[in-house]
Amino acid sequence: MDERDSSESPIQGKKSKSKTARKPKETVLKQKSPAEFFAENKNIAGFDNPGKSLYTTVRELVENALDSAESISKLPVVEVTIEEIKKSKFNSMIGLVDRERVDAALYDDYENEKAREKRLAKEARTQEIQAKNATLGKKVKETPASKGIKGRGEASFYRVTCKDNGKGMPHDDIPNMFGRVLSGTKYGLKQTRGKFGLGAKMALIWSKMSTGLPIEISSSMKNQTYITFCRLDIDIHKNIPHVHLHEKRENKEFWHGAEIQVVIEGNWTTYRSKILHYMRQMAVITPYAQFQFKFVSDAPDKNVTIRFARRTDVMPPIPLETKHHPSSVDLLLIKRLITETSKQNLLQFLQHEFVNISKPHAERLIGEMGPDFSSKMAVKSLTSQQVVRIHQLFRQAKFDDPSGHCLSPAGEYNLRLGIIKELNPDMVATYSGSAQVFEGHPFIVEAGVSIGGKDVKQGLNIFRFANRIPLLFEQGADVVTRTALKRINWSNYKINQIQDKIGVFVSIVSTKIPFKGTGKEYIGDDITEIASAVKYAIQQCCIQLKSKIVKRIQAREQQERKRNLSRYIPDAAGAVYNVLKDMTQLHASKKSRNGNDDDAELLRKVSEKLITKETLIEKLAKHVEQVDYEMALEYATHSGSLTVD
Ligand SMILES: Nc1ncnc2c1ncn2[C@@H]1O[C@H](COP(=O)(O)OP(=O)(O)OP(=O)(O)O)[C@@H](O)[C@H]1O
Repeated sequence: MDERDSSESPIQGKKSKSKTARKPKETVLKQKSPAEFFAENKNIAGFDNPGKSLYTTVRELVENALDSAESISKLPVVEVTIEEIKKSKFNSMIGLVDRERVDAALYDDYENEKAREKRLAKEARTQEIQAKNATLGKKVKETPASKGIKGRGEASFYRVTCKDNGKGMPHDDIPNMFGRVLSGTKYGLKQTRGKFGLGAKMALIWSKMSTGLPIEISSSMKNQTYITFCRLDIDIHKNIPHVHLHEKRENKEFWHGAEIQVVIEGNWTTYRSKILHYMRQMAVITPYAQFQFKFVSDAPDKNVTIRFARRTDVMPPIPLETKHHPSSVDLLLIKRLITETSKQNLLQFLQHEFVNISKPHAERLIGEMGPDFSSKMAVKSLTSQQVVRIHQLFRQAKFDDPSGHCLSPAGEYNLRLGIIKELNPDMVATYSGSAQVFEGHPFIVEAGVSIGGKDVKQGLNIFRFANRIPLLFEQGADVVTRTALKRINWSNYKINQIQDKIGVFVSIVSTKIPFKGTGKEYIGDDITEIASAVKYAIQQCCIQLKSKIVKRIQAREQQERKRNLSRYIPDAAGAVYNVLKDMTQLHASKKSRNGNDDDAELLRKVSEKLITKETLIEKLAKHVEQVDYEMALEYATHSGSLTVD
């Protein structure tokens, strides 16, 4: 027995005798549905606060739209609209009558007379100082717009709509796709933006939590004569869809794709720039898509319409579904594969349910498993112990690495196009690595490094992409940021990490992106294979840049030399001419004595003004020009911009 239990403290003693003594509550075993869990922990899915929730909702819908169009090899056309809904409009939407405040002091933003006077006086003082500074020609510091009265402020509501030209969804599947947490079509081993079967449901859960309004889905598949319209909401406790309306409507134009609409609480003011950055970076990594982004409100000056035009029709190949690599499977997965396989015997199972196991290889593996195993044994009859044996062998045996054929990287061409379009840099280098592997999953790292450009700050500007999704949050902990900051010695490549405007773009694709958390915000720095592939890819770009930079420095130095030489030509020519003139006079007196001189011809020309200071200037200038030309020729030949037969 714990000693503390037996010796009751005086305070405890007193307490236990008091009337208000609390009985320890009995522990009650409870269960939670996945929907309830995510509703209570929405931050882990990127729904931390209203602003971030608006951002994540846009993100989830856009990524689903792209996945959908790409799955049918259709060049994506995605339209996103965020419509601001004023409180009174929102109230009328839900049938709530607007009501004026009666008891003002009840509210969080209530300000008594004294506090109001104080605030107004402070604001007046600030304005006065600013006006004074302005008249004195001093730089006026931008002060944030008056915050006015303290308070949590009113909630802002937004209708988010995302329309695509993708595959659409089967009529009967829609309720589960949007109303059951952890249901999706992207659980297979394939490079997709979506993975968890969570995003769209989180948008719905957030709308349920903040506005109580359902989600609306219109969708049609190719050649379908009807459009499914579905309005639904989610039963959080049971994690099942609660369908309000599910009907088929006419589809005269044979439209295919999906249009999703949710009304949520959000904060456009604080997340405007993040949302626009996201759209811009998505356009960089998806230059074959056409995006239209609209923000619509009652205040026309706040409205935004941006079109990101398609810049290429070259679409990366569709990622392919692949099979598991033997070194990446665990016991549970092997058991599931056994349950699901259509193969009869162990040999067929090993050969067909995994990558990199050929028939002879499978036979050798079975031989290694021991006398209890045979090629012909029924795979479904394997005992638990036998499955463990297979697992142990898979962990220890050597297998070829999985190939990267199933992956679909953006491609150097697209990456370069995106960087040039986005930053308009002075220099850019790109690199596409070959497929590598971590924990049995293939991955490819592509990188781009740029110098200079518009809207680029001095130092490192990092752009990260995973399975072609821009990652905007948790930058500090990400493998790309850490590598660029800590493991690249920029000065080795003649790049100044502090002063140069450096753009670092890294795109990683894999059948499994090891995101930290379900929010898909960043990739940790703890996977050695990924960290070293990222470093290598950045270094390869830097090596390319270095030779460009060195050549540029040489060209600049040569220009400088030419400028210096040219600057001294008049002085040098003057000095030489004066010497020659003096020599002419000396020559005249010497000639009278010995009448013979090697320089006679030159001096004669000087005395007869056939050579003047101007002649010398002209000759020297020509010489500098000639030297410069030869050097330029040599530079161009070496840098490859001129070929000499
Ligand atoms: N615009 C769309 N077009 C076609 N199918 C869609 C669309 N949006 C959602 N879906 C379907 O609904 C499923 C669930 O989507 P949801 O966003 O919840 O999860 P996910 O995309 O599979 O994974 P993640 O949570 O990682 O985003 C998807 O797997 C997809 O099959």
